[in-house]
Amino acid sequence: MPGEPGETVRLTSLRRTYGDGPHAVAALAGVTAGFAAGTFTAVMGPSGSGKSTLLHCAAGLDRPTGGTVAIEGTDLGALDETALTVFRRERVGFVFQEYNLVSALTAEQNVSLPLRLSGRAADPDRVRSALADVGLAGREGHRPGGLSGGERQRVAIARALVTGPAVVFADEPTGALDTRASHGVLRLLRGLVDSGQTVIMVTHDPVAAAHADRVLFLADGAVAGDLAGPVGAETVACRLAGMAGMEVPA
Ligand SMILES: Nc1ncnc2c1ncn2[C@@H]1O[C@H](COP(=O)(O)OP(=O)(O)OP(=O)(O)O)[C@@H](O)[C@H]1O
Repeated sequence: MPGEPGETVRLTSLRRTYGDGPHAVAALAGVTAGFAAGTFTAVMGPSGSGKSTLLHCAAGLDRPTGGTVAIEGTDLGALDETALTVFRRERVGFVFQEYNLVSALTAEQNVSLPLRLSGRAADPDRVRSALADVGLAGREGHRPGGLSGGERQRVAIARALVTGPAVVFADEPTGALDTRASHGVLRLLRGLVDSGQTVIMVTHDPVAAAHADRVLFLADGAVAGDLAGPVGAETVACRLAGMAGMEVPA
């Protein structure tokens, strides 16, 4: 289904099975969810609940076994590999826990990569402005090895944003950062959403989820809860503890 008005991403009956026969694992067992434009969603759930699989399928990095993903009304399943690659480059940003920067390239060169790959001129002003937007003006010539973890993640976020994507997917973007750097990255993501960007983030951290507008909980590959925010970190932690079968204080 193409999606509801005002929704940037729509997942319909999304399934992803790994392997077949008796050893098949249903990582996603039929997830239906919509993500409104300009909103920040945290996806949470126990280890193995399907969070990364959901993000990878929704971003067009992995093909679902069943169901559909629509981004801005485009059904990703209807695209062949080449068209999907082009669509992803143009309309989707992805931020990884381990940054995935090219160590031999400067910050500026890393950020210009998506533009170069899509055959567009890597306008230096545009690249510098993307770096300035994440608080890294003046660091254009630094290589990842000369930047802190938080700064590297900011470069990765600038790289995800430089094409002006419809949606940014972030898989544990603060998972490798200390508390202070995490806070900076979360405030940055929050600010992007407040300026209209749609962000969908997988996290284990209730404090990170508290920056989102909504928390979508997964368990065993299915939606197990959907809290509209702002949702406090304590509420999120209690919900997670409940899902893990731990005793939750009244
Ligand atoms: N490539 C794969 N081959 C086989 N099984 C897989 C593969 N990738 C994931 N799985 C299985 O699918 C299920 C969901 O995995 P997924 O990584 O999406 O969960 P997750 O919620 O992101 O977990 P975590 O919080 O530990 O990162 C798990 O049972 C996992 O073992």
